[in-house]
This record gives sequence, C-alpha cells and structure tokens, in this order.
Amino acid sequence: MRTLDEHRAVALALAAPLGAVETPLADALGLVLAEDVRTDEPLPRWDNSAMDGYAVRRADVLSVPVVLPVVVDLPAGSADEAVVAQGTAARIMTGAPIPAGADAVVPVEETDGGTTHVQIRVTPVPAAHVRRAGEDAVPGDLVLVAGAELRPPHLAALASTGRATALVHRRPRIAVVSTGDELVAPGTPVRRGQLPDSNSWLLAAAVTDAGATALRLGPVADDPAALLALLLELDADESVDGIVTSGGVSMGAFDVVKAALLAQPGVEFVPVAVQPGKPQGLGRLPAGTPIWTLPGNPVSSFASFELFVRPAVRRMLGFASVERPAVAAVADEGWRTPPGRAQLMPVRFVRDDRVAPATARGSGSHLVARLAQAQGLAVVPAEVDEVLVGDTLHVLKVVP
Ligand SMILES: Nc1nc2c(c(=O)[nH]1)N[C@H]1C(S)=C(S)[C@@H](COP(=O)(O)OP(=O)(O)OC[C@H]3O[C@@H](n4cnc5c(N)ncnc54)[C@H](O)[C@@H]3O)O[C@H]1N2
Ligand code: MOO
Repeated sequence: MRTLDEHRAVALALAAPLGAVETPLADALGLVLAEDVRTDEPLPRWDNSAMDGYAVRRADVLSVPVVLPVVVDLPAGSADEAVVAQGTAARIMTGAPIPAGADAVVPVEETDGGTTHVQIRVTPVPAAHVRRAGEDAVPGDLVLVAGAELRPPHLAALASTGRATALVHRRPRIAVVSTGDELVAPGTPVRRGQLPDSNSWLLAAAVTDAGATALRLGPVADDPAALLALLLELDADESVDGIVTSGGVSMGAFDVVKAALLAQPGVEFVPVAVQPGKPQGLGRLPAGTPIWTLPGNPVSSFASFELFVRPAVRRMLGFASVERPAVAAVADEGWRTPPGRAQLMPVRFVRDDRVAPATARGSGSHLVARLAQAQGLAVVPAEVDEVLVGDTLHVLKVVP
C-alpha cells in the first residue's frame, strides 16, 4: 500500500499552472495574477479635496469669520482649470481637483454654505483636507505582485490603475463523472437497491469551490466500453483540463472505472493506506488529460477530493500554496482508528480549538447525511490506533 503522503505527491504532480490569459475584471475574482502590476499614473492622479466644502487660500482665512466671494463650483469630475485668486473661494466637492491658488479646504459644516458668497468660520490647518497626487502610489510603483489571488481589493487596485483586464492563470475546467448502475438523479423515485447520485453534486461543487469550472456528467452506467469512450472524448476535448470520477475502483465484480481504464498505460490503480479513501486510481489519458478516479463511498469521495484533487486544481489555478489551512486542535472525544492506515476524520469544532467527530458513527465512508457538519478533516497518522480525549490533532480546515 502507498502512504497518504506518497499518494498526495503523485496526485499533485499531475497538475501544473495553466497558461496566462487577459481576463475581464468581471471574471477575474479568485484567479491568480500572472504578472506584477505597476501603476503608470500617480494615484490619486491629482491633488483633490477630501471634503465637500470650499477651497481657499489659507492666508485669506487666518482671521475668522470672513466672507469670500465664491468664484466657481467644482463638483467631482470637474475638468475646470479654475483659479482661486487672492480673496476668493471655490465651492468644491469630495474628489474634485484642487483649483490653482487654493491650499486648503474648509468643510461645508464650518461655513454658512453660501453659493455666491461664503462665510468661513474656522481657519483650516495648512493643506487641510487636500489629498495629494501620488500619495497612494507614484508612477512605476508595484501595486500587485504576481502570484496574488485576486480578491475584491485587488480588483479595485487594478481598476484604479485604469486596467479593465488582468493577466491571470486560466481557470481550469474539470469534468466530474459519477458511475454506478444503482444511482438515480436526485428527485426521481428510488426503488429498492438504488440511491440518489450525491457524488457528482458533491464533487462538482467542490471543483467550483476550489476555483475551477465544473462540467458535471453522470451518473453513467456500469458499462466499461461506454465509460472509456466518454473518458477518451473528454481527454480529446481541449477545453477539459482534468477529469474526476467517482465509484467503481475497488475489488467489486463490476467495478466499471477500473475495468474501463485497466488497459490504459498512463493510469494506475493503487491502494492507499488511508481511511476513508483506500482504493485510488490516477494518471493521464492518452491525450495527456490528468484523471483522478476516486472511490464511490461519499465520505471517501469527499476526503479523497480534499487530499488528492483540490491541491492539484489549486496548482492549475497558479497558487504557490495549495494546501488547506491546518490547525492544531484538541480531541474533545476519543475514537478508534484503523490500524496501519492514516485516518481522515470529519470533525467539527466544538469549542475554539477542540474538535469532535462530525458524523455520529465516526469516519464511516457512507455517512453522507451529516457530512455537512464537518468543518475540518483530522489527519490521524497511520501509527496511531486510538485517539484519546485531549490528544492534539492536525486538522485541515475545509470551511473558512
Ligand atoms: N472486497 C473489497 N471490497 C471493498 C474494498 C476492498 O478493499 N475490498 N474497499 C472498500 C472501500 S474502502 C471503498 S471506499 C469502496 C470503494 O468502492 P468503489 O469506489 O468501487 O465504489 P462503488 O462500489 O461504486 O460504490 C461504493 C459505495 O458508494 C456508493 N456510491 C457510489 N457512487 C455514488 C454516488 N455518485 N452517489 C452516492 N453514493 C454513491 C455506492 O452505492 C456504494 O454504496 O469499496 C469497498 N469495498
Ligand atoms: O477507504 Mo473506503 O474509502 O474506507 O471507505
């Protein structure tokens, strides 16, 4: 059997960052910047007012109250090349360029608000409420660094420099194929022996949640020839960057994924010393598309995606750090773990740094109903046979 860490490394090695494309800001959230971004302009672009009020020469308002004629109105967006001559004022709104001659802004609250003449009641400090050109960044300044994930403030920074697009690593498109004759689409009647397909929804959503685009297919029947044809079609499709399957990879007489791919030289099926998630397959199809074939038990699919597929998807997106954040947490309950296999126990945080199994009967790989309670996966090493109350655990946080 392969160890958990060995298989993680093989699974991750199937992925490389995808090529960089200019992408409209509207589509760029969550993608990874592929170039440094510098500003060509000073930011702000010109001296402007931080307040709605009056631009004045401070020397004219040293003795207050004083009444000045208002020579011009400057709303935000004004291109007026106004001049405030000695003994005059301009009415100015937040963001409007400071007129030549003015060196301070008096907020409207400190005046009578007049439009032809204004009474100024307070002497401003030098340069009061003037936002200087370039005080945020000067031309040539590095604003964003290659490798950054584009979060909302990053989009604001790009827009502020005048860019409508960003050069980012392309978003991967990942096909998700669930297999099994026993599966029916959710919402359709379930006769004895059948069950609703939950894995294609789980995995497609997990792909989306990881930042990629999911192409959800299936459930497909236990017909190896038909499945192989579908997988080869996806492999040949240049818009598909990876394939994830669920089910049909263990020792069953009808294990369709294994049967379909057994003759593929680029794909291997290996038991991994982990519970849940022991039967695993992965590799490349003939045209080079990476494929991860995950076990069908829902908790196995979930844990396998987290450990073996999500990091690869994150690498395709261009992330340097591809792992979930990990925390040390204390076991609030004890449980037995399978000997000789690492365990991925779905856990919830019961108090700040204490965790308990999220599903009633532990890490059973069929316990899908309450998997949604899980906030983390406790990774218990293979050498540990029992978790005791108070033990410190390594927990991958699967929800923010
Ligand atoms: N003799 C052995 N039997 C099994 C072994 C083994 O080593 N020797 N391994 C067990 C382990 S561990 C796992 S995990 C499962 C993996 O089985 P498969 O990947 O072949 O998955 P299936 O047999 O197709 O399904 C397993 C289970 O999950 C349900 N399932 C499958 N797909 C879905 C879906 N899309 N949505 C919801 N539920 C799904 C399926 O009905 C089965 O109950 O093998 C063990 N057996
Ligand atoms: O490894 Mo299976 O995934 O235990 O249930």
